[in-house]
Amino acid sequence: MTTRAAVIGSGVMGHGIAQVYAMAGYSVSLYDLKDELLGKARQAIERSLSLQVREDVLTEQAKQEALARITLTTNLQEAVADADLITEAIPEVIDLKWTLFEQLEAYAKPDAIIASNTSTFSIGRLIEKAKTPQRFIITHFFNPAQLVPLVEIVRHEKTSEDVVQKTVEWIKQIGKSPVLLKKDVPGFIANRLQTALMREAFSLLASGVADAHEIDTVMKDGIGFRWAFVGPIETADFGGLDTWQRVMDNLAPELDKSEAAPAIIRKLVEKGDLGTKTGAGIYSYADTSVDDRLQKRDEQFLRLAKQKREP
Ligand SMILES: NC(=O)c1ccc[n+]([C@@H]2O[C@H](COP(=O)([O-])OP(=O)(O)OC[C@H]3O[C@@H](n4cnc5c(N)ncnc54)[C@H](O)[C@@H]3O)[C@@H](O)[C@H]2O)c1
Repeated sequence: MTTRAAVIGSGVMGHGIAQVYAMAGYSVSLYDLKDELLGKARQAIERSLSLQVREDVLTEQAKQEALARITLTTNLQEAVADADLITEAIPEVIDLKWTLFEQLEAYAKPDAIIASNTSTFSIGRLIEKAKTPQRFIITHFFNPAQLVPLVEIVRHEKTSEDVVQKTVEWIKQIGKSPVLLKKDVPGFIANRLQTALMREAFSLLASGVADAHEIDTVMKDGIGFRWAFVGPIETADFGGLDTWQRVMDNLAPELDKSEAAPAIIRKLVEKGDLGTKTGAGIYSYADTSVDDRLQKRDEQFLRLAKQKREP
């Protein structure tokens, strides 16, 4: 029987998640507040599927079939009425999420799984007002959701075992790499690791050790190159734990320990320079087409994803 999925919110994350479900053979209802937003989401999905055809990941026929599995709607009740699983990807505002969950509990089938794509709220906070907490879980996809393999899964003690098991299975079935956390901590695992690294990167930039391009090159051509295939804990084993004990004892006292966003970021945000979305950030994007840059990024991610699938 075909799994029926509903994705609520068709923005940066929602359209990519809907694409992943459609490619896995699920029928998908993609909901948003306005037709115009859904039109943009469909265009983005079509562009991404076309890239997969060009890169020989998908046939033209599979692309058309995936597109045909996606229904766009601005009617929430219709979107979720038959859904077996519902993924919420609306803005990170707790009152919006609570209002939506109340509606989902009223409209969805009683056994439908409700999964949130939140990046910062704990599952405990999300289900504070839920009448049926046993069916709520977090499935945290990464941007671009259609290309990055990882999905972090966070459960609550009230989430039923059956929902946890089904969620892990479903994430595997759609070709993603599930990691089920044993504890609910802010930022889960990935954003904690990423924030620790970015804190140090901006500290190096602020103290004039290197400019942004050099710091990014160190990551892309050095540490990041290895990290796609060897994690930080494996790196310690491979390098020798005695060596890493010395490295960490010597370097840990030298590292940045600030507890807020770096001043460089704060100043640029005050000026309205937000990065690619305004044409300037740490780098300037005045002469660059952001769409071209994103297209290039997606091509590179797609090739890496192919490489990672090889034994
Ligand atoms: N952007 C990322 O890199 C990223 C990564 C991982 C997780 N997340 C999380 O995913 C969720 C969605 O983020 P996004 O970046 O896709 O946001 P976004 O702003 O790009 O998209 C949200 C969409 O939800 C729609 N929407 C549907 N129902 C709504 C309602 N009731 N109220 C308001 N808007 C409604 C909006 O119109 C909008 O199109 C957030 O919880 C975010 O924290 C984002």
